[in-house]
Amino acid sequence: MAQFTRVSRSVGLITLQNPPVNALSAVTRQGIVDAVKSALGDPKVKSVVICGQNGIFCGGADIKEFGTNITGPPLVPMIHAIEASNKPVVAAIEGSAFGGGLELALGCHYRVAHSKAKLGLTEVTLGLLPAAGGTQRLPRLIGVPAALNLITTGRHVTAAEALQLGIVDQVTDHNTVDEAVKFALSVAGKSLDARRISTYPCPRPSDVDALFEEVMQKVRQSARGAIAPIACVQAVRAAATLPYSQGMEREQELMATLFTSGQARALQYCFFAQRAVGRWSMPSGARWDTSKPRSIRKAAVIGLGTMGRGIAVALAQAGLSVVAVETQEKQFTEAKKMVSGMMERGAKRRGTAPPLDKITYSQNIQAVADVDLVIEAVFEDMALKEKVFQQLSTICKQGTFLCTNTSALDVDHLASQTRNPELVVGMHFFAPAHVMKLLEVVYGPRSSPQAVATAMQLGKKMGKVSVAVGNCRGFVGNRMLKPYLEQALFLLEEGATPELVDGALEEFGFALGVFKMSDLSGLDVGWKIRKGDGLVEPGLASGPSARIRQGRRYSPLGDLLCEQGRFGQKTGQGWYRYDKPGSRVARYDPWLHSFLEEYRTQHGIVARRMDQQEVLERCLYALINEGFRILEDGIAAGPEDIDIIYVFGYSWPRHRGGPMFYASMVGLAKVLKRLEHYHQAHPDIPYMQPCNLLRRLVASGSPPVHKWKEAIKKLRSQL
Ligand SMILES: CC/C=C/CC(=O)SCCNC(=O)CCNC(=O)[C@H](O)C(C)(C)COP(=O)(O)OP(=O)(O)OC[C@H]1O[C@@H](n2cnc3c(N)ncnc32)[C@H](O)[C@@H]1OP(=O)(O)O
Repeated sequence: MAQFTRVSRSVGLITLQNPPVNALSAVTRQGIVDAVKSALGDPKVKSVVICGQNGIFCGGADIKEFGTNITGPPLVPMIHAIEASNKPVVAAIEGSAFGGGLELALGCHYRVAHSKAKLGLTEVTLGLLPAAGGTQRLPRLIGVPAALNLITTGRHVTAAEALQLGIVDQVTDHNTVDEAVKFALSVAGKSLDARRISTYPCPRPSDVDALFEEVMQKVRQSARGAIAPIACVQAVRAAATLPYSQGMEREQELMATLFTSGQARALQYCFFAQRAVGRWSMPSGARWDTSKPRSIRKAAVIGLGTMGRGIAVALAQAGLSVVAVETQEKQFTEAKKMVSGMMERGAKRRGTAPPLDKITYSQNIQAVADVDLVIEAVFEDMALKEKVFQQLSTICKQGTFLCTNTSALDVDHLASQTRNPELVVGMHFFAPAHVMKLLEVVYGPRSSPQAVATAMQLGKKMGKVSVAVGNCRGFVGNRMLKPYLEQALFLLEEGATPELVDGALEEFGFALGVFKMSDLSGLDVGWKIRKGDGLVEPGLASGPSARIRQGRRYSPLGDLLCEQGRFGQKTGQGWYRYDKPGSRVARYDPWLHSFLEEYRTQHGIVARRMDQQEVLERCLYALINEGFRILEDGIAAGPEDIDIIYVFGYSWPRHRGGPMFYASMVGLAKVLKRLEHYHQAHPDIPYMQPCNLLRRLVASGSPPVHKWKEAIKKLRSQL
């Protein structure tokens, strides 16, 4: 709702009251319409201020209303009525003005913002465009190039940038509503002719066609198949080329297509899923709202390789005191230099001072004696990690949480090396750890709810999206990646090329296809793990057993490349050729293609033609099938956890909502049918055997994704 009061005798104050973010729900919109009517009808009111309660102006349209039968007054006429008012209306922007919230402010005649406020037309991130006049007013106010940048990215701007761009008229460090009221008093009675943005001519760039062609090309490239950014460009083009009323018609037309699209549903699902993962639970019944985290002031990082360096930077940037330990002299010296450089570059980007004094370095593990929490990031070797955990257990003060950054190893086994296994959890960061937003917090059967709550809270403090998951080989992300990588290799054996497989995945929306991604990460990483698992047999053996390991189909293709020293980008050769070691542009490699042909001949495989659909179905459905197993095993509490891990950690295209959401969009019955088909064709690939949970969900009528948690609970209780 919205409340109307009169302040300073002649200022009508309209306060949006819809906690927590004053979203423009039907009731709130009706409240605004009524309050505006009261303000304009009150002869004592000479000017008006619109603000939001609880320090936030407005979080935009109520996203929960999308996909329902929307009632109440629409936004566009409501904003037009405000703009058409003959009394000046001032928006008092505190906290956030996003989406429809900023559009509402753009309908006001003046905007006063608090210096800490953030503003943005964020609709594109929800698969929409600013359809309450935002695409038509913003370019008229700040020019086409700046508006295009804001609208196509949905980025948040600070109050200072908003002032510089001309979006707001005044920025204050004081009470925003008081300042806005003063402002409103000062403009009462003044002409509003030059204050109605919809009446401004849109500044026309000198060569409109060339500008929009260039922007469209860039946007298409970065959109990875998302349709909303393209529609945003089209809407802004309408502002630059058509009169306002026609531009508005175009804006509505484009919005109508987006509003009901699967992509908008996927992006809005991601919005809520990102928040839902914070409300974690464990199979023991422990939950986010009943587990109290401990506050962490001082943390340590053990091992300053690539991961350890990133983690140390992320901790320091979050304001913690950090003890960074590296016992190897060469790595120690190099790491100190690199960590400082990373902090300096980060600080320069943010325009702040680098928190260099937050980190102390040591070559002695005893230096961690007084920290509250340790993150171990030594080489991925169980024997080495065991030793570190045994040492930490004796060195650290009572109650110190011991965390491991392992990406796959058994967290419970590491806990068993310590005196207090309840203090041990996994904190699985993704490289580069100071940049990537995802953190898997891994609990073992003995991890205490407080340890999980503390790691989750620390993740949040570090700006991460943290997801609590159970302990198993590879946890959620890497466990699901295994069948995906395996399918890609099998496809190569059967006749595909890296270009075909990567092309299909990139068209689907991944930033990089599986082979380009492997070249970037380094092929030797997986090779070492496979060696450790006893899967690697040197040489190009022939005969049927050459492609079987531990009783199941195995492709040695990756091992054979590594034997040739082809480790990917770092050696200049992998699944592709690079101009020199370290180069990033993947080029077609004739050697690789002859190698694949030779391999197929040696193993008596007749290459067959395959299409993009088979590539996608085999890679993605194998991964999704493992996701269902993870849900069945209770390793992830719900589909949202898996989807957020894939969107934030594995570049799954957000506009497809994550693998489990995607499966629900494709239709569970179809996914099951295709898995059955591929399992019949390849009975030696266990990952293709449809998981029981998937079968049971289909048998129970394929409930929508938001009902899976409930359905899984019910299915479990029937066992
Ligand atoms: C004609 C149709 C036109 C549509 C145009 C639009 O306006 S689309 C909506 C555009 N708005 C946004 O993109 C803003 C989305 N919200 C945020 O970015 C953030 O929530 C915030 C406003 C910056 C506040 O962040 P904070 O970290 O303080 O809180 P949370 O993100 O945790 O949010 C608190 C709860 O509020 C729910 N929520 C937030 N925004 C909306 C919204 N616009 N509609 C409905 N609900 C919203 C959010 O989901 C949280 O609730 P949970 O129960 O925890 O999920």
